[in-house]
Amino acid sequence: MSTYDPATFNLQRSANTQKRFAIIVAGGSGSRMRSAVPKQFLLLNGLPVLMHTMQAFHNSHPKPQIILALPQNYHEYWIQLCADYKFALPYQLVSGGHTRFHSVKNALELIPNDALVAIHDAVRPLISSAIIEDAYLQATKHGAVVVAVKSRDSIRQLKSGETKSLLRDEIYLVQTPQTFKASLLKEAYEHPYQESFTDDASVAEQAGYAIHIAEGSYQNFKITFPEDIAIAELLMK
Ligand SMILES: Nc1ccn([C@@H]2O[C@H](COP(=O)(O)OP(=O)(O)OP(=O)(O)O)[C@@H](O)[C@H]2O)c(=O)n1
Ligand SMILES: C[C@](O)(CO)[C@H](O)COP(=O)(O)O
Repeated sequence: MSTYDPATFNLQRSANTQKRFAIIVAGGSGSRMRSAVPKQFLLLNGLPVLMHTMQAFHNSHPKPQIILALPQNYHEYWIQLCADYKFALPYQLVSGGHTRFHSVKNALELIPNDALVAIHDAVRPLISSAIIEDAYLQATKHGAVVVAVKSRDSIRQLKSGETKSLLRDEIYLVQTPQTFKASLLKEAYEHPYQESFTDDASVAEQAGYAIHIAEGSYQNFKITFPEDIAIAELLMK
């Protein structure tokens, strides 16, 4: 039996009425995949990886407005791919940037301050609606949220030639979506680019914001290396 909790109800109502955006970052070249076209276009069970990812966000409730960041020189290729696969869900297209940071920054220009925004790697196609929806909900409450999983292995740090075991319960492996109040993220992205930025949370953290962790999933892995396509296909069965 579920009980009525007014605080949760109000939070959920506020999260559901706030305008939602999803930035799908697909501006990379996929150098580690070493494929003929960037990995976001490779076929996964007969459909390009990027289409699976966009469909996952389109299927979540309430549907976010999708902004896709894609290298300028692949816009025509992508539009042809959409025609070939009869892929017709609504989205806005922007140019990818030199780094992931610059791709996100381009897309943020289309987002109003009073929205919620999720940033998601195009190459994490196994994301579930439940995780997407929970991330938006948590962002309403905490402002800056990353989904992450705990390490399944023991953790050891190598520093100055010596190794030391770390408490694995204190270590999280960060995934996407990374979801924010848009005003917070847009402000963070006004700060200058640093090479140490690997994700949106590191940009927000550098700007002084606390980052909340929400439960991710081991299936929500990033397609990075050649063997990852076969693994993703197995997990989708
Ligand atoms: N200039 C860039 C670089 C990366 N990304 C996106 O950020 C996500 C995570 O990056 P990663 O897996 O590193 O993708 P690539 O940069 O494409 O791969 P690699 O590092 O192997 O070249 C991907 O969806 C990628 O398309 C982006 O939007 N713009
Ligand atoms: C954003 C990210 O996917 C979170 O795990 C990750 O930081 C991207 O890193 P990469 O160096 O681009 O693979």
